[in-house]
Amino acid sequence: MRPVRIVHLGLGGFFRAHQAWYTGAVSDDWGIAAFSGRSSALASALMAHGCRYTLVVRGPSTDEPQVQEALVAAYPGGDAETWRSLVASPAVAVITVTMTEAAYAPGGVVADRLVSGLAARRLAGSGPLAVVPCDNLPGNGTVTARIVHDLAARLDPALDEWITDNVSFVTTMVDRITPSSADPLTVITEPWTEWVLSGTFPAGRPPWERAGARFADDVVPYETRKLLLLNGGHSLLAYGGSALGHETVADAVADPLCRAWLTSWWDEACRHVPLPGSELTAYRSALLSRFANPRIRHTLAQIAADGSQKIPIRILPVLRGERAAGRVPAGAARIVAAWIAHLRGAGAPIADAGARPYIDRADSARDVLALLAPDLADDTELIKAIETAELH
Ligand SMILES: NC(=O)c1ccc[n+]([C@@H]2O[C@H](COP(=O)([O-])OP(=O)(O)OC[C@H]3O[C@@H](n4cnc5c(N)ncnc54)[C@H](O)[C@@H]3O)[C@@H](O)[C@H]2O)c1
Ligand SMILES: O=P(O)(O)OC[C@@H](O)[C@@H](O)[C@H](O)[C@H](O)CO
Repeated sequence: MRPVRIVHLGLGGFFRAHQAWYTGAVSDDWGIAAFSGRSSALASALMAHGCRYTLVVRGPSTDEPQVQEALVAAYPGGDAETWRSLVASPAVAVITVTMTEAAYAPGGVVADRLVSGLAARRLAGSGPLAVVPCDNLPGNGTVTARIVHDLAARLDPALDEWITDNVSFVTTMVDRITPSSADPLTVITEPWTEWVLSGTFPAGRPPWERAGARFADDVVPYETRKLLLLNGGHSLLAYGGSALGHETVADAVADPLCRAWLTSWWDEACRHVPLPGSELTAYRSALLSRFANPRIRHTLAQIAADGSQKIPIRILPVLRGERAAGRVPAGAARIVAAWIAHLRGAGAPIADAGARPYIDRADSARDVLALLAPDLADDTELIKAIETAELH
């Protein structure tokens, strides 16, 4: 069996389609032990099958099933003792994380788990390692470093210093559309996959580049392209498309009205992505095909979750950039308007622990904007664009 050299937090479908796939594709020497969030059922089901599962790579007309072998152990997230002992193991060189954007809030579960594991590693004298967050957050390495240092400094300044000297926080852009699956032993994903990483690995890493991962000095252009065009486009469809009665991303992009909304959003968003126009044109065209894949059932309800965490990341940079340039961005304003309609009850159900203060203000676009982006609260032109955005 592969030795455990990577521990992972967040045993969702995406980790099994992405980081575990890259690892399994490039080496037999790197095994992964992964921890679920709260549920123990997924970890038990995987352990009962030797952690083997099938990744179904689903193209527009064919499926390619691939049995995955990089995962060697799965534990419930509540198993804190095993978590600490694995992070403390000298064989472990990398911690990866996919726990959703919301889990990186200060005082949230990501900081808590990482600090408890790193404290155990320090006590064991097991030396340096890399932490590699793989969630859709801009500057995810920097954000993770900040929340970990904040918590460690409060608990134990000596631990904080040890983390400074021993832990590398790697920033990543991750991409592979992976809908959630009810079957613990099957993960369905698309053929497209991308992983761009920036940072150091003081205790080594698998040669992920052999499977196409790229190591770059600066992840920002790739991350901006992906968060605005793909994830921003997803959020547009999740709120605007679900209110029109569509259930999946493929249903929504088959609707000419939703496609026109996407075009308008992408035209605005592209002005804020620091990459050549030709690259963005190619990316948009690939994205449209990926969204249209009729055999990937990616529900708009799944994407609509946690809007209060996602809208600031995916939409606000374009709203701000366009207003600073003196333009009124109709595409971006429509996404905010569609989200407000969702908060009022339209389309996909609300699944968002941070939604309450927005729901309380949802009668007024001005009040929602004041909470979302206080710097734009008095922008009457923008407020009017949100209030008058056409949503059907
Ligand atoms: N699914 C995709 O297409 C995709 C693509 C790129 C990036 N991502 C990133 O990966 C993340 C996970 O995606 P997924 O599809 O695997 O989702 P998922 O819901 O299948 O898995 C998320 C995992 O994190 C755990 N978790 C979430 N919030 C938690 C909390 N507050 N406390 C404890 N555990 C918690 C869950 O229990 C689960 O194990 C996304 O939020 C996103 O940031 C996903
Ligand atoms: O996974 P989330 O919740 O951050 O967002 C939902 C989708 O937009 C997202 O999962 C995309 O499918 C993914 O980022 C594609 O790589």
